[in-house]
Amino acid sequence: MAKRGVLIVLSGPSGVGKGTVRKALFDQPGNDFQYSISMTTRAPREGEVNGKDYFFVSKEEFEHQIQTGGMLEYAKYVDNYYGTPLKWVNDTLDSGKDVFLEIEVNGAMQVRSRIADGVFIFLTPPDIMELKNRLVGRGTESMDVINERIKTAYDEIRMMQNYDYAVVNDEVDNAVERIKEIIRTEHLRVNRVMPDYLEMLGEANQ
Ligand SMILES: Nc1nc2c(ncn2[C@@H]2O[C@H](COP(=O)(O)OP(=O)(O)O)[C@@H](O)[C@H]2O)c(=O)[nH]1
Ligand SMILES: Nc1ncnc2c1ncn2[C@@H]1O[C@H](COP(=O)(O)OP(=O)(O)O)[C@@H](O)[C@H]1O
Repeated sequence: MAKRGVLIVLSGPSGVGKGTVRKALFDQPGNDFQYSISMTTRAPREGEVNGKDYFFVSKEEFEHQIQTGGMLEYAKYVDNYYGTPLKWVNDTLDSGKDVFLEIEVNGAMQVRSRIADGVFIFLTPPDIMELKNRLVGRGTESMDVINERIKTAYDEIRMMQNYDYAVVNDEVDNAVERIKEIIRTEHLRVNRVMPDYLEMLGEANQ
């Protein structure tokens, strides 16, 4: 049977640096992950492009997708819907490519119940003040929204124990290296490259 890709799920509180780390990871030479573009009812931020950063849709369209089974998972996060289109993820995994999801914790746990052999990684800040500084520094949300997101962050960090790995985002380069190492290890653990690995070790010649 053709080998199926590995699903990698990255979560963490808003402002911890998920997008920054993911972009740096994708910029690395030789990476072969496919990024799943989420659907959301949130308004685009300046510079965000429909179909690249998110599929920006109305609440009605999102609810239609939910009702017709179009979402792998979805969650309401601070007044907006966010979700992962199911078909693209399945097709891409079936084609043997690894899929990378960057989603909040409730959605990640829904994915876990449907795709148990995914790799679940939680990106966490060095401390809460630093998290707040990053959100303020990014300058894309009002102070009210930032405070809501910080409140949500405590609940999210409590969910960290349901993940396979926790990675502290102190420096972007460090976090990228840690995530790359996790993915390398997981590729071996889930057996998908075991025949290649054994061959590399010389088993074929025994
Ligand atoms: N469950 C779920 N969460 C998502 C999805 N896409 C994005 N999110 C999460 O929704 C939260 C808010 O995203 P966003 O408004 O873009 O803010 P940002 O992550 O702080 O830049 C973040 O925790 C995202 O990781 C998705 O498809 N499903
Ligand atoms: N390791 C880091 N050290 C300092 N600042 C960071 C780090 N990682 C991300 N940032 C900054 O923090 C802000 C939030 O990062 P972002 O990637 O948008 O977070 P998220 O996608 O988790 O909401 C951005 O301004 C980004 O440049």
